[in-house]
Amino acid sequence: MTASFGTRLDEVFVRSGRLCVGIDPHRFLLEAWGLPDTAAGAGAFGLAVVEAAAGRAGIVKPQVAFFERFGSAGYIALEGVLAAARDAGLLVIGDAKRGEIGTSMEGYAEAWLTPGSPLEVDALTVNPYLGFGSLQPALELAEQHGKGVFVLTATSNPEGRDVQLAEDRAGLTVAASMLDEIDHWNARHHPGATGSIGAVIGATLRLEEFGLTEVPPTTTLPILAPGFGHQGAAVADLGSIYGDLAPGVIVSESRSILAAGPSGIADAVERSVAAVRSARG
Ligand SMILES: O=C(O)c1cc(=O)[nH]c(=O)n1[C@@H]1O[C@H](COP(=O)(O)O)[C@@H](O)[C@H]1O
Repeated sequence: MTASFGTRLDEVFVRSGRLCVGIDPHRFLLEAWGLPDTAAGAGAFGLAVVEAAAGRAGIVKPQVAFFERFGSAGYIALEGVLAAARDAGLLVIGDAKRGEIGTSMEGYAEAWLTPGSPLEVDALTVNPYLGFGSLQPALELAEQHGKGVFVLTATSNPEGRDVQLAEDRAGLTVAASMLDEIDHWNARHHPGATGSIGAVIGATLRLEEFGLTEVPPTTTLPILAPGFGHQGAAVADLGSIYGDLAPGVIVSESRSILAAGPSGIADAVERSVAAVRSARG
């Protein structure tokens, strides 16, 4: 039987810690790394980040947008990076933030979460703002194949508040109702264990403001936590930012590590892994 994503995540936390290195080949970074602003440049960048992360960190998160810029050539480069990362034993979170309805959602889920697919990842970020129920095909496929799904819940960008702080009929914020739905799903599918469906909650925000402390989870939820480093949140504050959710937190950092350049990235990964480890005590 395939191990669930939650079980695999638990193992990664023990083996390699909870840092996730973002693979975001921004134009300015390609230039700083002496690489061309092309699909080949993005691919070389991604492979170099994978090499630096392998054996030092446990998780990487390629940002699909920076590969999609180059159309089909970018996707070929991305496929190479995904395969290299998975071959290196890294857990791969595809950051594509997909959101669709019905069979179209099913199509995206098949693309990213089916074993053997060219774009296969271990987990995918998804956008629930077509309704949490619209994600069902992705959640089901993930459970079937031991994959994970990270649902945008409270995002690190200030504009997110317009949608995520709105209150539903029960008086819960939209963000809190997403967290509640995720917890219910996990409680049904993995009672007493770490769930396979996680929430994206930015480290730059206060959980209370988003009403997230009003729906205490009954399971250990994987939390993808961007916003550390470049966006301003400090890893040392992990415990105070996430409170009861801290045990499931994956600390995601892109620019703050990638800015170290090709000669400094391995050391930068090691420093970040150590900082996360000491923050967790
Ligand atoms: O899903 C994400 O990873 C994500 C969610 C969010 O709320 N905020 C956020 O910054 N991200 C992503 O996390 C990465 C952040 O990069 P840095 O700010 O350079 O660490 C980018 O790839 C963003 O798209």
